[in-house]
Amino acid sequence: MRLILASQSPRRREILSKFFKNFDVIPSKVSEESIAKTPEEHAVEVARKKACDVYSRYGGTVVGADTIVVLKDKILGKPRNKEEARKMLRELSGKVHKVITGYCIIHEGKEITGYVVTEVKFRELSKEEIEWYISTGEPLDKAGAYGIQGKGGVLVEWIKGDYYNVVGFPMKIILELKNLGFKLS
Ligand SMILES: Cc1cn([C@H]2C[C@H](O)[C@@H](COP(=O)(O)OP(=O)(O)OP(=O)(O)O)O2)c(=O)[nH]c1=O
Repeated sequence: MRLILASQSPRRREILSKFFKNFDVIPSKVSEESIAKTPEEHAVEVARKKACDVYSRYGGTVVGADTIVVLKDKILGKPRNKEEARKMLRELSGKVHKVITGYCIIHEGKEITGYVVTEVKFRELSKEEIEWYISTGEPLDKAGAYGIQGKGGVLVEWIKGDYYNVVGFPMKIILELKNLGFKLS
């Protein structure tokens, strides 16, 4: 069984490689838009689009995922520039938000979909702290404008749930692959 990770994210590749040695990485080319009604549905729908795109071109067993940050009911995706990053970090300061990763595994032509939610509480951030964090360059390719695995860890007061889910690849996906017969290395 050829396993394919449909992602350009180095974090996803790194986490998957902790558990499985033989897989290929083929990023999808889809837009991250959907007509979903809820953030959970949106994350699953975009993950499905990513997996279907790669499956239609290469077949195999394909894993797609999409991570979003949700504050109240508002989705914060990846900021397009420093100004958007600044706005997101100001909004997240002092509050609890959800990080949702939707996933889709296509195996023997069938789709397995789901999502995982982790709660994250940010400390109250000063203006200086936000400017410092933006200057690290970390925010730009990450949902919610932070990376908990990097210097962004210092912004966080606590988390509840799967840490790996915040980084973009929940352990639930590893367990689903194991259940499908992929051997953990
Ligand atoms: C909140 C948070 C997000 N992220 C990252 C995980 C994802 O890579 C990214 C969210 O964007 P995604 O659209 O989920 O993924 P991507 O564009 O990086 O890769 P692809 O679509 O090809 O799979 O944010 C962190 O690395 N750390 C964090 O703490």
